Amino acid sequence: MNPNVLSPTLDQLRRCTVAVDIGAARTRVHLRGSGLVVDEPSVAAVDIRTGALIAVGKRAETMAGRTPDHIRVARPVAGGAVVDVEMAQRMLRHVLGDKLGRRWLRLRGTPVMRAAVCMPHGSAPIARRAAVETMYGLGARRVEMVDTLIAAAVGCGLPVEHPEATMIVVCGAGTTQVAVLSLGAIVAAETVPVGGDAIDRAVVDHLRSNHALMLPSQSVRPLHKVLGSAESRGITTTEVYGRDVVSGLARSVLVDTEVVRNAMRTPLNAVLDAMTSVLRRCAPDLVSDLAERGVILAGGSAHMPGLDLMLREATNMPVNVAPGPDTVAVRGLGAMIEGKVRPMELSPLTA
Ligand SMILES: Nc1ncnc2c1ncn2[C@@H]1O[C@H](COP(=O)(O)OP(=O)(O)OP(=O)(O)O)[C@@H](O)[C@H]1O
Repeated sequence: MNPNVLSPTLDQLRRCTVAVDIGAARTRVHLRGSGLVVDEPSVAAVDIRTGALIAVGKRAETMAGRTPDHIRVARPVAGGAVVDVEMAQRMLRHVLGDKLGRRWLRLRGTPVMRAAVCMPHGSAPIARRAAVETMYGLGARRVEMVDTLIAAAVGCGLPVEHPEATMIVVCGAGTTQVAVLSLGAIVAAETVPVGGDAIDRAVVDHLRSNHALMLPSQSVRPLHKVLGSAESRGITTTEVYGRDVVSGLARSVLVDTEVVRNAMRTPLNAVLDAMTSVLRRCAPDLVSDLAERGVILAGGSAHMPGLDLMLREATNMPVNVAPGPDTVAVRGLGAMIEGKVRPMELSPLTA
């Protein structure tokens, strides 16, 4: 598959009954005629003594870090690819339950379901193979793969079929994808293995090494809020509660907000490098369109307070967060399988 083109045609996608986005953080499924039926953490908990599945999705996620030795909490997707096909199939089968209904049907033993799957831009053949295997195991007869950036642009309602350029940044949990699109195609794009998880890790690592404080995972988001909100820009210090690295006892520290913000900016440098590299590969006319129209920020990490502001300050371009940024890709893919996307007509002119 050429990573620069949407390989299946809209006709092929219209024959699909299910659109799937299996991400490192969340799995989302859109069923034709029913809409978004699954939006769950990509997590499964297994009893390693019996191999039995104990929980999937949200319930399995709450078990992480709290399980006895015989229960393993698995994340079958990492770095934009299914890394444990069998676990991904079991997880999907459970989160889907009987939602697929008659779509599971086999005709004389042959599966009839067609599935459309989002794939991160430029993903390796092995990653595509793993996605196909996962869907075959669920009973799909055919799997169409769509570049996440195209699906996300459609999901954002971007006018990709116009000759003016549009830049989209999809910041997920483990990866960030950047593209400039024009006339329905990707002009230049890049994927970097950095997402919201790396930004969270940077904050946790900063507090551990500079304040000897272990931050519980559920405290990272409230801290983002304090650091990222526009009102907090004037606040220079904030109190953070956690556990002392040495004594293990609960304690709090007063941290300099600007220093923590700088720690968050370090992983963001990779995203900024990707944005500049994509811009460098675009013609000057397209770049000047972008300076006016700005960048659309999507993916779950677009919810992070202040991320848009950080990107705006670093690029000097307007940055707008897409509505419902975390589900744009599956919504775009859903619109394609529902036949709501019109084909782009670029027919030759007659003299
Ligand atoms: N309100 C929020 N504040 C801060 N971060 C958030 C918020 N909501 C989601 N995130 C972050 O968004 C990321 C998940 O985004 P998304 O659901 O797009 O990931 P994904 O598609 O599963 O991942 P990937 O595209 O890397 O496979 C996580 O890192 C999560 O911490």
